Amino acid sequence: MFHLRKVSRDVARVAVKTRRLSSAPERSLVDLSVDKEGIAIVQMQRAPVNSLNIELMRTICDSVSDLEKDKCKGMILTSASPNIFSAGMDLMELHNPDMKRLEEFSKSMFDLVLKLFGSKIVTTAAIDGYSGAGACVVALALDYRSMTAGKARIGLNDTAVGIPPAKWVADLMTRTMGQRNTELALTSSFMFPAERALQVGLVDEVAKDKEDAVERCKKFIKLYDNILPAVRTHTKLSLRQDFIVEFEKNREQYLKDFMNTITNPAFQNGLDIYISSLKQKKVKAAA
Ligand SMILES: CCCCC/C=C\C/C=C\CC/C=C/CC(=O)SCCNC(=O)CCNC(=O)[C@H](O)C(C)(C)COP(=O)(O)OP(=O)(O)OC[C@H]1O[C@@H](n2cnc3c(N)ncnc32)[C@H](O)[C@@H]1OP(=O)(O)O
Repeated sequence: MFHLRKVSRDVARVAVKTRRLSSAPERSLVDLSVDKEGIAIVQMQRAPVNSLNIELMRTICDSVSDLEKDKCKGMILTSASPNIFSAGMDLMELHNPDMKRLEEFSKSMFDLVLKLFGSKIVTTAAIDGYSGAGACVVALALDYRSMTAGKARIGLNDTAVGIPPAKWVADLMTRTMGQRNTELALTSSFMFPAERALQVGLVDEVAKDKEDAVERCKKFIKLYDNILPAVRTHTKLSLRQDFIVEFEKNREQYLKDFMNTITNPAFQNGLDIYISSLKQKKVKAAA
C-alpha cells in the first residue's frame, strides 16, 4: 500500500456580494462571490495546494448550503492557486491520525460528496491545474466540468499508491465516464490531460485558460435559464437518487473501510515515504 513512486509532476466577475465564511478561524478558506446574475464563484484558497482537510471540506459544504438557501442560479468551484485546482485529500489528515479526527475527516468527505452530488443548484468546476484523487472525486460529484489545456491533470490515482478505489468512488466515475473508461482509468491510475479527459467524458469542455474555463461554466449554468429550477432539480435528483440511497445505506461500512485502510500500518509506512518524497522534491528543486 502507498508504494513510493516518483511524484510527477483573477477571474473577471461582477461581484455584488462577497462574503467571508465564518467557519474559518484565521483566514477564509474559500472566497465566495455572487454576480448580478446569481452565479456564485466558490474559490478555494487553502495555500499552497488546496489539499482537502476537514475545515476546507466543511467550508465548501456550508457555502453550497448558503447558495441553495439564497436560491442562487449555480456555482463554479475553482481555485486561487496557480496551476493547482486541488492536491486531493490532505495527506497530513491521513498521516498518523488521531482516531476521532480521522472519523470527522471521513464524515466531512462523505458529507461534501453527497452535498455536491445532490445539490439543488447547478454545480460546475473550472479546473485550472492538478486535480488528483480526492479532488477528482469532488469534481465528479458536480454537474459539469471545464478544464484548461496544458499542464493540468485530472484522475484517480489510488491503484498507483496500492489502494483499490472504494466502490462508491468507482460508481461515481462510472456514472460520468461509463464502465469501460472507468475500468481503464481506475486500473491504470492514469492522470488525464484536458483533451484526453474530454475524450473519455471525465470533463465536459476544454478551456484555454482559467478565465475561459469560468466563462464556459457560466454558459453551462445559463443553459438552464428557461427551465423551471424546481423541475430541473426534481429531474436531476430523481436520476441521482439511486446513488444517494445506496451511499446512505452503506455509509457506516464505507466509514469502517476508510478507517481500516488509513490505519493499516503498511499504509502508514507507505505514506511516510510518499510524504518524504514530496518534501524531497522541493529540496532537490531548490538545489
Ligand atoms: C490515499 C487514501 C485513499 C483512501 C481511500 C479510501 C476511501 C476512498 C475515499 C476517497 C477517494 C478518493 C481518494 C483520495 C485520496 C487522496 O486524495 S490522497 C492525496 C492524493 N494527492 C496526491 O498524491 C498529490 C500529491 N501532491 C503532488 O503531486 C504535488 O504536490 C502537486 C499537487 C502536483 C503540486 O506540485 P508542486 O510542485 O506545485 O508543489 P509541491 O509538491 O512542492 O507541494 C507544495 C506543498 O504542498 C504539500 N502537499 C502536496 N500535496 C499535498 C496533499 N495532498 N496533502 C498535504 N500536503 C500536500 C507538499 O508536501 C508541499 O509541502 P511543503 O514541502 O511543506 O511546502
